[in-house]
Amino acid sequence: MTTTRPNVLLFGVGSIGSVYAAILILSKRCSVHVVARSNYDALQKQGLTLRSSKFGDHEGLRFDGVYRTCEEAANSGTRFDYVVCSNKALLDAKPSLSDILQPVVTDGTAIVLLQNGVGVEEPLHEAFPNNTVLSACVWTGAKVLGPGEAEQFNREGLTIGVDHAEALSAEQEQKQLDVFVEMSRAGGSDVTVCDDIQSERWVKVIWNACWNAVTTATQLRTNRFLEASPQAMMLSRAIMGEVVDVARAKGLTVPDGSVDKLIEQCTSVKDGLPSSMLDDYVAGRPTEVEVILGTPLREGLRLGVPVPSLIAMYSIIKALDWKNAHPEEAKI
Ligand SMILES: NC(=O)C1=CN([C@@H]2O[C@H](COP(=O)(O)OP(=O)(O)OC[C@H]3O[C@@H](n4cnc5c(N)ncnc54)[C@H](OP(=O)(O)O)[C@@H]3O)[C@@H](O)[C@H]2O)C=CC1
Ligand SMILES: CC(C)(CO)C(=O)C(=O)O
Repeated sequence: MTTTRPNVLLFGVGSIGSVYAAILILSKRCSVHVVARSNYDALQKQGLTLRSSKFGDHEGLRFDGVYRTCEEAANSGTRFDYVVCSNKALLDAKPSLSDILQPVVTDGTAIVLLQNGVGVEEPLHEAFPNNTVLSACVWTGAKVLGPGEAEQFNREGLTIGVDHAEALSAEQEQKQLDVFVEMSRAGGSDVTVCDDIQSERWVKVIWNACWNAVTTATQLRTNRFLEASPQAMMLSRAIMGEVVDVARAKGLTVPDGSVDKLIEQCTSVKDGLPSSMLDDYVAGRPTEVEVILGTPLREGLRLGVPVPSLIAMYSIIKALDWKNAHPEEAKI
């Protein structure tokens, strides 16, 4: 740690980045810097506005630094104790997240992942073998209302743990985790520290692999998809079951009854749910298909676990991504 007041840099100030930037500013325990793209001007001029049932409404929250790129952040001369990834997890994006973060990850920087999906940590460990990686599951709902303005709704919870780096001592990683947890709690986040964050992430991805994929493939909310045929529930259970099998084959812990619980959590929502993957597809943005379906599928194939439903859903979502990226060639 370079100072008693850590420097935190958030990469990406969309829905989740806005919520956690606000939490960290409200904590008053750290200096908060951001790398922003489409909302750079708004954040620079007016600061951040968060509307939240849990944290209240805050207008004009100010940052210690707003930058257009990681190079610009590094050139400010600030050394960052934490670099928080609050962008979408796009494993096949070029340049890669690791390449983009190179200028701001220096000796002692801890990288914090606030992203959905699995397999996000490996490329970062490869690129930054001597840096701590803290991995988190974010349990909240958030959306962007306009440039520099976001809304947080439903509950807010952060389940976070160390994704151990071979070259580092567990003690060093734990210290960096403790400070991040303390700052987040001081800002009002409901933090749960977890010794087995990979199991947590895989349990969360059971949900996303199923509901995000079927809503995007059909462009329907979950209730409409499930009403359309009795086979829809069979497919949903098959997708979830395959993710559970792959996670267990990896030696991870998935509690018995997880699939039933996740089905019930979805079907109990009267009007059903859309998904972030569907939103991304409709907006013409690349989806998080690789971390939500690609990693479970590849791990299944590697471990000899049958994953026919994951292959089907992955290939459909990849085709939809391709369609968005090649509108001319996609015409029928
Ligand atoms: N939203 C939610 O309710 C939840 C989201 N999550 C997960 O959180 C993660 C973040 O999602 P979410 O906040 O919804 O995504 P958003 O699309 O709302 O925000 C992502 C932000 O990252 C910015 N960004 C991407 N690339 C760059 C770049 N090169 N330079 C600067 N900024 C960049 C985007 O900028 P620009 O505006 O220019 O595109 C955007 O502001 C995802 O993994 C998601 O699955 C998890 C739980 C709930
Ligand atoms: C917001 C929620 C829970 C809805 O499916 C989700 O995880 C997603 O869309 O990615």
